[in-house]
Amino acid sequence: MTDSMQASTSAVDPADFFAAPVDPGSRDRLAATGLDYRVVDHDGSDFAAWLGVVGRGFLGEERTDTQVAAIRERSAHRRSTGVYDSTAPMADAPVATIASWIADLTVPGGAVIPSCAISAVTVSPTHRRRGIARAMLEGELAAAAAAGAPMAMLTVSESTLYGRYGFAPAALSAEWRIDVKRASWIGPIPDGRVDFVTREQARELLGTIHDRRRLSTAGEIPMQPGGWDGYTGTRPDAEKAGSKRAVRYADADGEVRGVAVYTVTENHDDFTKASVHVGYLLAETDDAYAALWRFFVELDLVAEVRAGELSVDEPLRWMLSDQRAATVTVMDHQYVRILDVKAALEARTFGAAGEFVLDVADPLGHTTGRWLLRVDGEGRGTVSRADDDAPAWAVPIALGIAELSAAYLGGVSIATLAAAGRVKTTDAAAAARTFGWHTAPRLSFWY
Ligand SMILES: CC(=O)SCCNC(=O)CCNC(=O)[C@H](O)C(C)(C)COP(=O)(O)OP(=O)(O)OC[C@H]1O[C@@H](n2cnc3c(N)ncnc32)[C@H](O)[C@@H]1OP(=O)(O)O
Repeated sequence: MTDSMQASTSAVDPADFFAAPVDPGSRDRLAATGLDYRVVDHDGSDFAAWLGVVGRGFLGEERTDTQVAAIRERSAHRRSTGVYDSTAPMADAPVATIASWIADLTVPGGAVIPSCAISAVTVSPTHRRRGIARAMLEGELAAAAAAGAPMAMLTVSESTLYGRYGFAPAALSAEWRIDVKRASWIGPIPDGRVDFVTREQARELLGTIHDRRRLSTAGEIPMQPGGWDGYTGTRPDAEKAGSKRAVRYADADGEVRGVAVYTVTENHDDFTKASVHVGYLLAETDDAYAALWRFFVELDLVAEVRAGELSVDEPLRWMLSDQRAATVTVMDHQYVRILDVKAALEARTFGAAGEFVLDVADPLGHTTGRWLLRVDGEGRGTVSRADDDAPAWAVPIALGIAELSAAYLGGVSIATLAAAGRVKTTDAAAAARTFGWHTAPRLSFWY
């Protein structure tokens, strides 16, 4: 446990998970093939080799000692695990890696649930396609379930990898390209003011405002230590830090309600057609949102504004005179995987009352079974095992845990999943009303 590890709001203690041994089932499976699956001592000499293998797995360059020291410091909350092959010439370097930690996931209604975030999954090309990744993923999920985490989550390099373990994309993300010569601003013009701030000031504002803002958007999680430094270029080893600019919005009372960081790429062929990349725009009020986006849409000498990891339902669309000035590309982004149906469903708020019998199929067995979900008029759900005397009027829904996870944050309608043949139910409209949510889920960064 380190200072950077924040206390969770729920019963799962991140420190207990951090200190937990690897799952014995996966350890034994890998041991039977001569491999050693073990947690890496974060402060020990193994960590640098582990990190080097992660970098190589994602096709990166070797890191310098300074970079390793910086990453070691900011990743102290992550449980790093490796698979070792003692017969390999570099036996102190793992042949596979995975990292995980407990983080609060915001769910519809504004509650948070402790979820096992998984990252840094790599298997060396020399050891691929012999089941090592499967053993690690099953092991992490078993360890998370044993620690009491009702959910696991990840962002992915390839969208084909994780459905087999019960994950599904539950919050999509949108990348925007705006032809700002074509779009003019028709949104509100708030009373407050936009001002430039230093990168250090922007980093502080991002941290403070995101900690409040994330609680109103399902799908968000806390930024990891050092994460905002990445956006603002304030890491000691940051490349091209000077290219980052930052502005903030303060309302008419002087309260700072938003901040944005961006970079500009000049166009040497045409000085009036620079492009701007909005690295992160964070607004906790509608006014801050409008003022900051207006700042970008109305920049002089700029032809294109780009931004990624936005919501699939941005108010910005309705603030542009010409909606076709924006090209929006939607992609899968935040994947979640329910590990505990009762804890997960009882944590969220639902869109409408109803009673359902969920017949859940789970390839790993964590959630398999029939579950009775009763949602009251306030959108609060209670879940129990559905035995044979479940009320006759309860709507049956048969689905896999990946489909339940996909619908959990309200990002896809059960009716859509039914139309896609992914869910079977007698009343897709009722299920869609109950599982729906009024705001699209969003995760605003990668982890
Ligand atoms: C959360 C994250 O960190 S996302 C990052 C994922 N990592 C990367 O993209 C780095 C580069 N890739 C790799 O390191 C490896 O190829 C990995 C981790 C993707 C796969 O590791 P392997 O040990 O080869 O996988 P393993 O043999 O356990 O295969 C597990 C299953 O995934 C499937 N699979 C493996 N790689 C891929 C792939 N690239 N695309 C689609 N399916 C795949 C296998 O067919 C197998 O399916 P099955 O068990 O249902 O029959």
